[in-house]
Amino acid sequence: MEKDSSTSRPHDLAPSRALLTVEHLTMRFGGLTAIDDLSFVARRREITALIGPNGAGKTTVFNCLTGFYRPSVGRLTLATEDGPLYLERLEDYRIARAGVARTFQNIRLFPAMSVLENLIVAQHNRLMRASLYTVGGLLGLAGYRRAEREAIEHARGWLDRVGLAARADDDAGSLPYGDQRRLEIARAMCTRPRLLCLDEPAAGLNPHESAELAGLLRDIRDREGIGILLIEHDMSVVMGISDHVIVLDYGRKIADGAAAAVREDPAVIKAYLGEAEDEALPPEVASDLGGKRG
Ligand SMILES: Nc1ncnc2c1ncn2[C@@H]1O[C@H](COP(=O)(O)OP(=O)(O)OP(=O)(O)O)[C@@H](O)[C@H]1O
Repeated sequence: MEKDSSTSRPHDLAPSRALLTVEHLTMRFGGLTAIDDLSFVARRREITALIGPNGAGKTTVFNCLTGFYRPSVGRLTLATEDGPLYLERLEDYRIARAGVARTFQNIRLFPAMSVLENLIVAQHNRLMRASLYTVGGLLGLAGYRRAEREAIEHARGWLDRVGLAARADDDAGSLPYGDQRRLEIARAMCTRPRLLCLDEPAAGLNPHESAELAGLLRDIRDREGIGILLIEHDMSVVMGISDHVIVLDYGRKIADGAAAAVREDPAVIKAYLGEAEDEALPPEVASDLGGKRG
């Protein structure tokens, strides 16, 4: 079996098996059904995109997966080496510990901490365990010192991979916007996730930065053996890197399949343009497919 480049979490599940299985997910807010009976599967070593017009329910799916919302109905199963975990039953911190990491639409770094410190803080859980919940840390036990060294090495490794090694000691808040977006992804990866949920990582990036981001996500998929769930409005990114695309409209799934097929699906075109079309989208429309409802 191929070895993962990340040494810390044994990814010994078959690549083709489901990593995340969402079944009949429904989320209601009072009278509004934001997600309506949604089922899909995300696999390891694949990028699964969740797309749809504004308000379709994409972020609500992430909020259910990460324990921020408790679903009204549905089962969210994460496959692990120790058996399935049912995320809808777990508190958010347990979900994070189980290996579900997330980035947000708006950047949420610690701006006054250094770039490197942001990545070390992300490994807080491991360090706390190694410190025997501070006693070992205070006593400077060898196990804790080793864990601390490993955390710094791991952080530096990720800074290299996202091209920020030279900025390690700068305040995170002083980085240009595109660098902060990449730092957020590095921070999520420092938690050693098995499922990485990215909410609009290309928002606000210029075309060059978006292309760089696409390369980074492909690299993570291919080298880390994890699954990526991607919410993204930039269709050049989605269509360029997704193995699998799920389209939501008003909380319901309207398409699920390979990027090329989904792009030409009349129901998808209708959802974005507000009218039935039998033809594939012209490129200039497709490139803006993630925009507002027509
Ligand atoms: N906490 C909440 N209370 C009430 N309604 C909510 C809540 N969270 C989301 N909604 C509603 O659920 C629907 C789906 O919202 P969501 O943010 O998931 O959509 P989205 O597809 O992520 O949109 P966008 O692309 O604009 O980010 C919207 O109508 C939104 O107003």
